[in-house]
Amino acid sequence: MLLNLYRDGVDSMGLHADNEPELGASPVVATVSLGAARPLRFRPNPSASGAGRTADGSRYLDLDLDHGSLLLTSGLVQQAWKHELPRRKRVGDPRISLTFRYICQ
Ligand SMILES: O=C(O)CCC(=O)C(=O)O
Ligand SMILES: [Fe+2]
Repeated sequence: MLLNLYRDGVDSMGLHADNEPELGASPVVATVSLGAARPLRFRPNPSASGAGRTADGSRYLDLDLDHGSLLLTSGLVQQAWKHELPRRKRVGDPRISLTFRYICQ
């Protein structure tokens, strides 16, 4: 389990995929959000040959992660998409995310 603390809306996380080898070919990641609501932004992974695509052709998809929410990603999500937590300068409250990753070994 990894814990991330965002002290306020200035703290952010850059674009990445949770695709470390120990997570296997289809990583399973569960994210519990506590505190300030922040969007998690998914962008299609250009190296995944169009596998990730938004329904309306926009360049990204925001999922609002509210206090107490659970987000589960599995299957091809980490191959087809990258994700980031953008800055939200107007957010003054902290947020904590707990991410649980299934380790295949
Ligand atoms: O804070 C979040 O919801 C995202 C965290 C994340 O992407 C990660 O820890 O890999
Ligand atoms: Fe991540």
